[in-house]
Amino acid sequence: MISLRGIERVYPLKGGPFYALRNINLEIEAGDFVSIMGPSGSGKSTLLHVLGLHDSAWGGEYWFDDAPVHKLNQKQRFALQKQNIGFVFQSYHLLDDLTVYENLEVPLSYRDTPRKDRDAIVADALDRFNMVGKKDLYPSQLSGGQQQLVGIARALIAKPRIILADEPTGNLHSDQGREIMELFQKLNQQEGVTIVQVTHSNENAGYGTRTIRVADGMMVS
Ligand SMILES: Nc1ncnc2c1ncn2[C@@H]1O[C@H](COP(=O)(O)OP(=O)(O)OP(=O)(O)O)[C@@H](O)[C@H]1O
Repeated sequence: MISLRGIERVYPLKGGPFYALRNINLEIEAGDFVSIMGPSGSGKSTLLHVLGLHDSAWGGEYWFDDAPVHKLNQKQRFALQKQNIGFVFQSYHLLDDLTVYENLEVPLSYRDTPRKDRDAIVADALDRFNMVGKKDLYPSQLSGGQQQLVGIARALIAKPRIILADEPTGNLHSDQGREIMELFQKLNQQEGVTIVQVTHSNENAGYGTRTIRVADGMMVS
């Protein structure tokens, strides 16, 4: 599904270039559940942002299916991202002045889903995540765990083929964290969604099928 070849991410700093990533070679197959682990500052989030096409200032080759992302312009990359990739962040990234319902609608509007279909899709997601009673509340009126569930529901609503998650349980209590990990595992095993998560937790990595380790911007295993 994804193939990275010789990916580099360099920040030009005063003291000279700083390599946040160097010579990353990585294959992600459809149906993988990959955990990225490594010390703080080793390049995990940087790698996730490259994978998610949030960052475009990298060098090397990035293939998504058969598309050479390294040769695509910003507009084409954005289209690829919108069609395929869902994101879950540690700090939720919900839009504070939108209700739960409206937050869930956002990715559908990006995809030009007709208004009449949106209502049914959002209603399904609210039902699935046991959030029907919360649909008119704003994020600040939800617990951290509930906000994360909305974040995940929002990531899933447009049916991405791959979910990229940056420490998705970082701000949660351990039982809420386990719930999220069990949900990821179910999505992966039953619905074939490919998942790549950054985590510091061996327990969370245990839900995945494969762990890669980075240190000083390099993949060490
Ligand atoms: N805009 C930037 N300018 C310069 N250096 C940067 C910039 N963004 C990130 N870096 C550096 O790149 C390195 C990798 O950062 P990254 O956020 O990917 O680490 P991480 O492994 O995700 O860390 P953590 O586990 O603490 O979140 C760090 O040394 C960081 O200082």
